[in-house]
Amino acid sequence: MNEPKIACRNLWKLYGADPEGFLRRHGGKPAIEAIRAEGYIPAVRDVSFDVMPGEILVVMGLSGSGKSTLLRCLSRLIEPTAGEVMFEGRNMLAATESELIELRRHKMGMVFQNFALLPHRTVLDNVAFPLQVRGTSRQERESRAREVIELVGLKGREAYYPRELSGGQQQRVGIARSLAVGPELWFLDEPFSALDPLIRKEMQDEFLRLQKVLNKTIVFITHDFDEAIRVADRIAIMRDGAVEQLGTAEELVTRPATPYVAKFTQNIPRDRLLSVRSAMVPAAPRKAAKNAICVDDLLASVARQVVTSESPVDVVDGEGMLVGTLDRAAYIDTLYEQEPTR
Ligand SMILES: Nc1ncnc2c1ncn2[C@@H]1O[C@H](COP(=O)(O)OP(=O)(O)OP(=O)(O)O)[C@@H](O)[C@H]1O
Repeated sequence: MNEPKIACRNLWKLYGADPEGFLRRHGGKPAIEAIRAEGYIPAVRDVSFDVMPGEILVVMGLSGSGKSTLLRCLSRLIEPTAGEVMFEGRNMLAATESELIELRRHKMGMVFQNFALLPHRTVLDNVAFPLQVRGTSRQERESRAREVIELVGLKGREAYYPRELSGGQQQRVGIARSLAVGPELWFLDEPFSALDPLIRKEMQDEFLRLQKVLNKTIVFITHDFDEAIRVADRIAIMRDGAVEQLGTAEELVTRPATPYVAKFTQNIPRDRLLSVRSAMVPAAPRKAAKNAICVDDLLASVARQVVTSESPVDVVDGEGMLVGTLDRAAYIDTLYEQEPTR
């Protein structure tokens, strides 16, 4: 089993007069009612998870639920009140300030929604800036900057200033800059939220293309469920600082752990998320029909075949073995969240 790239255990961040003392008085695990009653703000509340190498974990939740604070606690830009953060098995909370700076400069990249580009520097100089801070020679940093500028599709714009670029292009510069140092762990805090919907979709495609090449470990905050579904391997839903549920989008929709998660996920377009697996009924082994559908097909992709078929359609696994059948009624019930009538 691989070691997680980053992990946290029982992580807390409370704002208020004496958060450490308050936690101690409550045995390290105060109830939300006690936190509120004593006037503390539960920004991060007893959060534990692992993010594996190459995984994209999306953090979602309403405004104020603690997403940004959690992200900043993971990189120790904010000091947690209690708990553990491990980066490649190393205890981040025991690291000295200079070790932290080294880690952030060499191993972690961060992209925020407001781009934060330097207005009086060209694209090339903006992208090369973190390498300059690191003390890399001009020749080396410019050659590396040109490489990542090409990677994000901005070749030819090296000499432009930020004001001469569109919002989407500026965000690409922000992404290129965070990639210049070759981070292994990438923190993205609503990186595309300032962009209009079409450009946003383009940037998501670009991001997924980059991730295929780079295979980074990523913690990605978004408000937008469509975005989460497109980019996430797993999604954590936060509420009042706590993670209510962490799982694949399909798990959150089909097996919500709490009524809150059910409500949060109720408007997701199910046909582009759920697979045939979620709707079929198991079948006894026999030879599958020629026109069988695959258990991992998305419901949207088999709509016509299932809905126009008078009889249940056979479902096979990756090896072509029959695993179940799917009929029109079950298909519709799954999409529209009806109790099965069968
Ligand atoms: N420095 C601070 N002092 C006191 N309270 C804070 C501080 N920073 C954050 N908070 C509170 O902690 C809670 C979590 O804030 P956080 O910014 O992490 O939420 P978020 O989910 O990222 O919100 P958004 O989606 O609006 O960015 C909020 O109630 C916020 O008001």
